[in-house]
Parts: sequence; structure tokens; C-alpha cells
Amino acid sequence: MKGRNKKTSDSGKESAGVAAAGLVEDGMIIGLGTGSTTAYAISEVGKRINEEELDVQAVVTSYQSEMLAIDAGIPLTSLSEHPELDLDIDGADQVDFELNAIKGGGAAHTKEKVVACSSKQFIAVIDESKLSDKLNHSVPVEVLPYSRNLVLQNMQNMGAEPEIRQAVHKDGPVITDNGNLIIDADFDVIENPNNLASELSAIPGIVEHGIFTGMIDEIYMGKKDGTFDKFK
Ligand SMILES: O=C(CO)[C@H](O)[C@H](O)COP(=O)(O)O
Repeated sequence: MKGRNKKTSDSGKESAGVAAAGLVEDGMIIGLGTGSTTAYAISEVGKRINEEELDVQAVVTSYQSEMLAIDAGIPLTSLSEHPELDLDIDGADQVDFELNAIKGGGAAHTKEKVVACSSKQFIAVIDESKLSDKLNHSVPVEVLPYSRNLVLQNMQNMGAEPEIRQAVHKDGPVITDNGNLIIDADFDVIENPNNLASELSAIPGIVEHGIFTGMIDEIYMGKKDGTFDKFK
């Protein structure tokens, strides 16, 4: 596996992902997020389905999680068939102590937000580096390509420094799984995530932004020593 598909050797990510996979129960319909931490959860869920003969189906949030789930032997379903999920496990780029989060480092936050909001329980899996007193990570925003200049201008007027995300192993911009662009907007310290979320949602052409407020039920935070803390 390459790039963000690769499970890094980060023991914090692994312990969080594996621990969260322990929440999966027989008969559940689950959501699977995207990213290197969630990859550990997906692999563990697959292992448990196989070893414990669990009847579990999953809704994925990206091509990455689809490919990982298929590799792990997790039966897939869709939100059309199962509009309400029992449990969603997903990573985050930054989380504050009020469980607000910034997501979208893997450009998958639009589907991730839909799946999180479709789930009775949303567990965020992170390592210690993701926890912050206040959110100050740049905010990934998925935009219709047609609207990019309007969105960039609006963000500059809001005092942000926005940039269209560039691909690494392709010339030009990142194209999301939904065929759109990503703008990463640096708003410095975000004093009021709810207000910023509302302001961004009001800009025409924004498909979805990566600010998640009032959605996370519990954080599983893996530590370097291989243990984890959970808090809500
Ligand atoms: O929001 C995401 C993808 O859109 C990821 O969950 C987030 O970027 C964290 O990724 P990782 O676990 O690899 O650090």
C-alpha cells in the first residue's frame, strides 16, 4: 500500500483503531471512515468477522475504505439499503476537548460527514498528536470546480489563506472521489467552530467543509506506548 492507504508503524494510531474495532457487535451495520488510523480499525474488524463469524456489514466513505474493507473480507452495503447505521469509526486531523474536529486530510470528509450523521454512535480514532486545546488546523473544503474562484474570494474576505490542494502523484489539483476540488483554508486559531461552520456552509459552491461539531460521541486516543485513552 502507498501514501494514505499505507498503515504507518504509528502505535498510537494502531491501538486506537484496534480498540475501536472492539465495539463492533454481531448484527451491526457500521460506517468505515478513511485514513491511516481507520485502516487499523478496518483490518481488525475484518479479522473479528472472520474469527468470530460475526454478521456485520459496512458502509464505506471512500475508494480507500472500500478497497481496504474488501481486502479485509468485510461485506459491504449502502446508505440506500441501510440509512441508519449502528456505529461509525473514523479518524480526524485535529480534535479539541469539546469534541469538535477538523477532518478531510484524505479529501473524504463529505461522505464521512454523511456517514457520521447517519450513525447512532460516532467514534473518532486519533493519536495524541491530534488533540489540541483549540482548533487551528487548516480546514479542508470540498468545492465544485466551477465555483473555485468565488469560494477562494469569499474565504480571503473571511481572513483565511486558502489554497487549492495539489496532487502528489498526478499533475494538477487533487480530484475527490466525488469529482470535485479541495481548498485547504488556514483560518489560524478557530475560536468558534460552530460559527465558522455556518459561515462556510453559506458560501455557494461549497459541497462540504471539514469542520465537525456536535457529531463525535467518543474519542479513542492511542498513545505511543500502545495503550489508549477514551473520553467523551
Ligand atoms: O478525515 C480524514 C480523511 O478525509 C481522515 O480521517 C483524517 O485525515 C485522519 O487521517 P489519519 O488517520 O491518516 O491521520
